[in-house]
Amino acid sequence: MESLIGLINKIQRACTVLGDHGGEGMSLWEALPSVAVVGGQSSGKSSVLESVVGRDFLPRGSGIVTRRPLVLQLHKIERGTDYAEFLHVPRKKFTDFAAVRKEIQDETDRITGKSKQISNIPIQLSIYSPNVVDLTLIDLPGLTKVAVEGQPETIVEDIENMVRSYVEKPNCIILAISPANQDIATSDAIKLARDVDPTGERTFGVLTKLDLMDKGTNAQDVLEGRSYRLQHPWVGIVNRSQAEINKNTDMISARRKEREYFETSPDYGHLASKMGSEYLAKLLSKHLESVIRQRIPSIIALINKNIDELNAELDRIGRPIAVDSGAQLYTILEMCRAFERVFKEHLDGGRPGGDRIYGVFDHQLPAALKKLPFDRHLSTKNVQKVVSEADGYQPHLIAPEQGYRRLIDGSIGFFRGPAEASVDAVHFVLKELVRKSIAETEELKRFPTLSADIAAAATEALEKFREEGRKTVLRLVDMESSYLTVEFFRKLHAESDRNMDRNSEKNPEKNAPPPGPNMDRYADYHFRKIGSNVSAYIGMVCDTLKNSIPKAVVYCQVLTAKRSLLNHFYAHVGRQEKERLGAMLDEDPQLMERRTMIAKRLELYKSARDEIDAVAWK
Ligand SMILES: Nc1nc2c(ncn2[C@@H]2O[C@H](COP(=O)(O)OP(=O)(O)OP(=O)(O)O)[C@@H](O)[C@H]2O)c(=O)[nH]1
Repeated sequence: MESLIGLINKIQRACTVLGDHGGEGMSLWEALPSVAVVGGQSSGKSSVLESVVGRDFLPRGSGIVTRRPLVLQLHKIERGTDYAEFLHVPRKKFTDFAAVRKEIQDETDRITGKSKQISNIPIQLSIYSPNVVDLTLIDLPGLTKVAVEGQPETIVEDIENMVRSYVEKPNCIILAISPANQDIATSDAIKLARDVDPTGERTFGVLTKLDLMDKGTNAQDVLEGRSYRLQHPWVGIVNRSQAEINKNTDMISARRKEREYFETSPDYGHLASKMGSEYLAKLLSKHLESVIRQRIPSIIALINKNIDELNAELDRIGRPIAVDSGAQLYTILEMCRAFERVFKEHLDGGRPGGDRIYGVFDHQLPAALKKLPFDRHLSTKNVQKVVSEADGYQPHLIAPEQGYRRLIDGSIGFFRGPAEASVDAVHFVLKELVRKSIAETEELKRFPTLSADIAAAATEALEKFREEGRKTVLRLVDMESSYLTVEFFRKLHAESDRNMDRNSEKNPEKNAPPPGPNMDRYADYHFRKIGSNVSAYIGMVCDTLKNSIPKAVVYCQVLTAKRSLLNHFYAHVGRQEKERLGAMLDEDPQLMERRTMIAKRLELYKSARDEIDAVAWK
């Protein structure tokens, strides 16, 4: 059966893989109980850790050697030789602990550079050995008072901040290391521990270098809790001296020597069973296990909360798409339909924009028609010119039939411009609505490629509809030229006769040809009359076109867009191979990364929950 500590170790490793080492709200990492080792420089921190492990494996040297947190997970194995594994070097077993030391150094430099800066990204090291207890310790940089050569001025403060960020978490057990040959009141570790844990309930005091105390003095006051009271008993330690390290005294004999020291010490003999690094390791392991047991309900609650939040986020950014082509096709068609729904809402008034089409018919088209240069075209002078040219060598006898036709044809030609302009204006409105609809289709947001494909297909379809619209409105204009409404002229003629009769009764002189004897005035009157007749006819044509152009445009462009904007695209998608469908569903890489991350986290949390369930209640 896995131990509780082993379980937490596992979750801790998974957190590191996911880049969760605290700092972003309530992370799982922060909820996991851990033991952080703090102490001033040269207080004996490394020695305690190595002694607990029973191996030399920590970098040594002058200055600040520990510059990144080292998460040290100890796993007890029943038999076999010791080995170590780094999380950042997967599947490599280190049996040579000198190589472990070198790897810690190299990995530290990899993040901090040779600049001797510090970093809060932890290095994760697991050691498997029959000589350890299950325990996780976090080695932190030693608290220092002065920056040494080559280190930034801020290093003193940076280290304190980093250490503080670990020990101030309520789930952190503080292993405060102080050397016995220094006044406990001035111990950096105790000062910091007092600050973040004033009641001393999560601080374990460790006193090193008992063997180095001045002759005639002892540390009973500290070890028996009189100098500085903590909730847990103090543990005294005797590590290897520098001379012993230099002589390569091995750890097992160092442990034995330490045991002998306490057993034979006149000062600490009565405390011997509760002193030494082996005892410390067991004490911590037991305590850590009990803390974990207490915390399990809150860890499970946090895991559940995280799972809920991640699921909600997954729903928001969209679940992963299935890989078979049927499902891909289905997804693409769903997206298209979602887009079409939004587009139709724009046209039908559920969303803004469709009204701009009516604006084209109600405002733009009439304004353009009004601006057409009929005054110039039907001026007396131009009428005379056109009519005379149409007559040729033989001037017309009664009415200039050819002249009329030419004048009417010429005038109707002017309608082509506004007719085409209406088609274009509506085309641009529709194109803009496509763009807007793409942007507003929530479901499409995650698929930039598909969005672009749909936009391109819709625009291509609109282009075809525009061509159809253009042909149709021009045809309407041409139809007006091809057959004139003869009735209009007959009526006009009859009316003019009636007017003449009425006038001659009232005023017989008016019955005569227009006043003045000369022919010029007669001709002027005659051409003006032709001009005004044509103008009246064109006015009628204009009214007709003002109504029929919008009908043609709506029929060819708007209704077709509403009904069959993506028809061609559907046919095209249906013929695509699986690879092409997959490519269409390409997502924003950032989003995909985020989803993968969420999926990984979800997996972590779910498996953590299952494992806790399996272990915790046994
Ligand atoms: N005699 C004796 N020497 C000790 C004891 N503990 C540590 N030392 C020596 O004190 C020196 C510093 O010990 P380290 O374990 O390197 O201390 P540290 O706190 O890790 O030091 P930094 O990593 O430099 O901050 C070494 O030379 C150790 O041999 C002890 O209990 N007795």
